[in-house]
Formats: sequence, C-alpha cells, structure tokens
Amino acid sequence: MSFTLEGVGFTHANGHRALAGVDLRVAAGERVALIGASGAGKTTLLRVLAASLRPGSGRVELLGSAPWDAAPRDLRRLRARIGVVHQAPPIPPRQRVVTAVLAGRLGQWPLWKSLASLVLPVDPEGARRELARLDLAERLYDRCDCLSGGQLQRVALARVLYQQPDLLLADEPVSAMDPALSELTVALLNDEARRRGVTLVASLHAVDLALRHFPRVVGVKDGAILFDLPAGQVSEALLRELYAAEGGLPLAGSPLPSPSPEAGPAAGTLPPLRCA
Ligand SMILES: Nc1ncnc2c1ncn2[C@@H]1O[C@H](COP(=O)(O)OP(=O)(O)OP(=O)(O)O)[C@@H](O)[C@H]1O
Repeated sequence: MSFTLEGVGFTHANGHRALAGVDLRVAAGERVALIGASGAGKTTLLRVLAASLRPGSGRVELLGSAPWDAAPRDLRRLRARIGVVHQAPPIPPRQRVVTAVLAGRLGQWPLWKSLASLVLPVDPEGARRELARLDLAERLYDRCDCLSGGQLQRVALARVLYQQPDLLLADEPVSAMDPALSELTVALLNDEARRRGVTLVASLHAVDLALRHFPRVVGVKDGAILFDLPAGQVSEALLRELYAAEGGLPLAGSPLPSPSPEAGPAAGTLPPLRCA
C-alpha cells in the first residue's frame, strides 16, 4: 500500500472543519485524481498525504510508516520520498530556475552537496533534462521572478520530476496553464508515474482532464469523500452532485499540440541573470 487514511479529520484553528472521516487506501503505482468544488478539502487532504499537516483524528500511514509516530529524522526521510507540487509554488523569486529544479533533491543529498549547489548548480544537465520535458529548457538560468505563473508551475513540476519521489502529490498543477499545455502536462505526469511505477495523486479543477488521464477518480465534497470510482464509472449525476454549489462542471477543453523540447544554453559556467 502506498498510503492509508482511516477516519482522518482536520479542523482549522478558527474552528472550520476541512476534513471529516476520510478513508482512503491507495496502492503503490496507482494514479488518482481528486476533484471537487473550491473549498471542498482537496488541498487539506494533499497536505495530510504530504505529512505536512497532522490530522486531529484518524490514522495515517504513508509509504509504510506512521509519520506522526516517527522520530524527527525518520519523518524527514519520509518527506524526502514524497514530492509535492503546490498550487502556488513556494519558490524564492530571485532564485534561478536551475537552482529551483535541483532543490528537488535537497532532502536526499548530503549537506555539503546541497550547499554547494546553491552556489554553483551541481547537476545543470539533470535540471535541463527535466525542463526540456516541459518545453522550458531555454529558461534554465533565468530568475524565477521573470517567469509567468504557468512557467513557474512547470518549474515546480520539473523539480518534482528531478526529485524522483515514491509518492507524487500535485495540487492543481496546471491551474495557471492554457488548455493545450494543461493537457500535455497532465499527460506527462501520468506517463512519468506509469514509467516509474510511482503513486500519483493530483487535484484538478478540470473534470475532463481528470476523467481522461486518471484510472481512479475521488470526488471530495464538504471535507468528505463523495465517491471513489474508476474514471469510467463516474456518472454525470455524480458530477452534478459534486459541483452542485458551483452551478456547472469545470472543464478545460483539450486541443493537443506536440511537445517541442528545446536545448538551453551551454552548461558549466553561469551566464548573467536575465529575463528572456
Ligand atoms: N488556514 C485556514 N484557516 C481556516 N480555514 C481554512 C484554512 N485553509 C483552508 N481553510 C478552509 O478549509 C476548507 C478546505 O480548504 P481546501 O484548501 O482544502 O479546499 P480545496 O478543495 O483545495 O479548495 P480549492 O479548490 O479552492 O483550492 C475550505 O472551506 C477553506 O476555507
């Protein structure tokens, strides 16, 4: 089992109950989409799965260990095996793209290597390779505050691809991308998970993307699981119930261009900071 949640509940400090009685078991290598209206609890659920939020009730087991019973060092090791793509990537604005991508392995490298990489990137070719998969290789040495929201999301995805985690969590990873790029990016995430046998859980606003790319779809409503079904069994009636408060189904649309990986600048020395 990749993870097990049993009766998980979480209430915010202001008394707002974000999760209640959530049961979810996902086997290693499964690919699961979380869908649901805004405020349903998807981010909170992903934060519990990332071992960054301790639930107030219930049992959590992640990658074979109970994070909240583990010693601090074991908890750090566990977190290094979990890759998270945040809704708004927490990337320092002045950081170069290459450094942001290589940060994916900070939890796995010895301290000297992590510190060295902050000064002179230790594996620019590795970073370039992952960026190329997202058609962003030419921005390798740019500063992150020179990127658009969608480009920044691709940097965050390149970072998690570089990390090679055992459990990959993505919170609305394509929310700032246009429909065509969203389609390509969600397909890439699924290909990566399939190829490496990694467990993938992604929350998505676009229902059509979720149904097209993920074998298993979990509908979250009011902090609880409304349904947990193979994508082919998710009916329109269930979707209407899930999004009743939103007055319509959120869709992305899906024209499909082909990827065009581009070579970036030569590695080795750092070119001056620039905004391309
Ligand atoms: N820090 C907080 N303090 C109080 N309530 C919060 C906090 N963060 C989230 N909530 C509430 O918890 C509930 C679940 O929020 P969550 O972010 O998990 O939803 P979501 O499904 O990810 O929404 P969205 O799709 O808009 O990102 C919401 O009602 C939200 O208002």
